[in-house]
Amino acid sequence: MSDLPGIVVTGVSGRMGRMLAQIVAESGKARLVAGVERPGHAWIGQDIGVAMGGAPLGALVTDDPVEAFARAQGVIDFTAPAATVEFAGLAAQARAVHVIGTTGLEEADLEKIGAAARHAVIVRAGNMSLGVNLLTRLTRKIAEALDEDWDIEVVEAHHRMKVDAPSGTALMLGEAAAAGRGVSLKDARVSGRDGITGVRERGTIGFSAIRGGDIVGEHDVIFAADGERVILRHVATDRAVFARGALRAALWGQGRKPGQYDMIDVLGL
Ligand SMILES: NC(=O)c1ccc[n+]([C@@H]2O[C@H](COP(=O)([O-])OP(=O)(O)OC[C@H]3O[C@@H](n4cnc5c(N)ncnc54)[C@H](O)[C@@H]3O)[C@@H](O)[C@H]2O)c1
Ligand SMILES: O=C(O)C1=N[C@H](C(=O)O)CCC1
Repeated sequence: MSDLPGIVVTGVSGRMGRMLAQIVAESGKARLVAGVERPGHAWIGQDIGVAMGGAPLGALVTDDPVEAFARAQGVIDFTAPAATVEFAGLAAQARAVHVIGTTGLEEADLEKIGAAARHAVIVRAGNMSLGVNLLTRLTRKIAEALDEDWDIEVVEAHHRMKVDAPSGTALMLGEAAAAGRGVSLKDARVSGRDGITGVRERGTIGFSAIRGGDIVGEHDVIFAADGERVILRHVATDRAVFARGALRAALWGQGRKPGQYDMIDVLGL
């Protein structure tokens, strides 16, 4: 067996899970140890590659995260909030680096993840791509430079199967804008206007979500003033950008002090 870090991909049959399994297996930097799926899932017991309709990858799909995590140094998790909270505790027990891409996490979920991070390394980001994390930096810088004469709106578009809104990325961008402006996003946030909304309240940060087709992920941060606009845009056309970022995070986390990190830490931005 090689001494490359062993990685478990949770939610391995999902859109991101499949992409992650392929990228980890082909990386030459890590070993694909197992894929985790829900009990009763049709893929349980199969080789991951075969289940995906391709060549064997030499790692099986299991519904036993405890056993799988015990054989791994990293867990890459793009699933759903309840699963991610459970996996955070289990990954911490196994002292495996837990990379969390799952979005739609509530405050209570984040508290539990924070507790797990006292014992192990957790890297969490609503978007793992280099481009979006760079955009986050730029958003903060521009928001620092502009006053409230500039209205800030975040517009995002995703595929029809996405279940949460605003997207994790939109919230990251909104947090960056709020930090640049020196306000709390909780106070400034306005989502999904409809009906007689009244005029726009000065200083708010607006969010709009589009859902349709197979859109991978598109985000605009609009700074709109009288007579001019600045628009920052990121367009993802391939989920590989998220998967490559997640693998990079799992490798970066090896040997680090327990705690919560994000992709800005990983990428050194
Ligand atoms: N941070 C990022 O860069 C990034 C990028 C893409 C997607 N995402 C997020 O990742 C998550 C997944 O996205 P997706 O498009 O792959 O969704 P998906 O629905 O295609 O896949 C989710 C998978 O998780 C599995 N799952 C759910 N609960 C489980 C459990 N308890 N045990 C084992 N497996 C379980 C499901 O069976 C499914 O296979 C979403 O929250 C999405 O917003 C984040
Ligand atoms: O496909 C998704 O779901 C995505 N989720 C992340 C988000 O919520 O921002 C990243 C982009 C794709």
